[in-house]
Amino acid sequence: MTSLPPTRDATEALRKATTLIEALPWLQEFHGKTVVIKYGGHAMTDEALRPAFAQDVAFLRYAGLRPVVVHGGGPQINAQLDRLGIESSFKAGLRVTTPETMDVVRMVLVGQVSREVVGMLNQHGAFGVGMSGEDARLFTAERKPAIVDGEPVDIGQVGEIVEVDAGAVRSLLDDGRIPVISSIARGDDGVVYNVNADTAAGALAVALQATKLIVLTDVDGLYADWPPTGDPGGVIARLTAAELEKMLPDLSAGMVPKMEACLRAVRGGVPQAHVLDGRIAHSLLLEIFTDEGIGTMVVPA
Ligand SMILES: Nc1ncnc2c1ncn2[C@@H]1O[C@H](COP(=O)(O)OP(=O)(O)O)[C@@H](O)[C@H]1O
Ligand SMILES: CC(=O)N[C@@H](CCC(=O)OP(=O)(O)O)C(=O)O
Repeated sequence: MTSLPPTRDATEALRKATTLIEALPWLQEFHGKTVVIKYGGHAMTDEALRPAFAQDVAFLRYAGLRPVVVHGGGPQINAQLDRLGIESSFKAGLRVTTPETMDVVRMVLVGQVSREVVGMLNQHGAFGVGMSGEDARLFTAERKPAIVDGEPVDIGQVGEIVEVDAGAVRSLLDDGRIPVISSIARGDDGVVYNVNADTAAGALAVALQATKLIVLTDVDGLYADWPPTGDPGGVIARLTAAELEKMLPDLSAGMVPKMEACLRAVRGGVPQAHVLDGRIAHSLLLEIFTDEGIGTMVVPA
């Protein structure tokens, strides 16, 4: 014979069921939809949070969405350059990339970070497949100077994506896989380029006509004032493409490629682009499946 659970357990069970039911309309809305997730190098530095990220992405896949991960790796590249005694600097948020630096960037992103993300995802099923932007001509890039004080400055093998052939990514998605993309691209000039991962995620979201672009980083969203003033309402919850375009010239380094990627995405037909705090466990699920949403959301108008 089993007895009824005590009232406290019943309340807890109801709370859990309510959370699941809250997800129902979102499960219906997003079933079969593509979501591009930029997993930032800073967001992945916390060991304890990495399994939660992998669980969230696997959850999306099991819930019937089509997640695509574009990973970063700035801090991991810095660590390897330090080990090798190679100096590195950034201009307008982009790494100055000599041929020697490029070798390290490619090795770390494709050979190390991608492998780790794929390995984490595959603990939950045979889903993760790594792809460099060079594979199947996913990304074609052209040399891109940094704009410093309104002037173009050469920063070496840094590329801007000029063409996306997402056919191989679509095939993987159709096969039920989770593509894990490294932001390296080849140019028609035969040169291999270092592409900022936010930029790559934005371009891919447009090519796939994703339902959402989600950028996971190490801050709780876009602050109206940076550094933050301590105002609890400092994070902008929602802004339009036009509002974001006005803010862009005043943004500081780390946020520039992220917000440019969000702008490119929504202007290119992606209905929503988000910047979320990857330091909060399960922030992806909270954003997609709860009524409140979190972080900063950019919408076309
Ligand atoms: N207006 C702003 N709002 C939020 N963060 C900002 C802002 N301006 C600059 N930042 C900085 O941008 C950083 C995120 O960019 P970055 O370090 O390149 O992260 P990632 O490795 O995730 O790409 C934040 O940690 C913060 O220091
Ligand atoms: C051109 C450029 O800056 N490329 C980046 C690529 C990695 C990246 O974007 O990583 P995060 O998302 O972790 O910053 C770099 O070399 O660091």
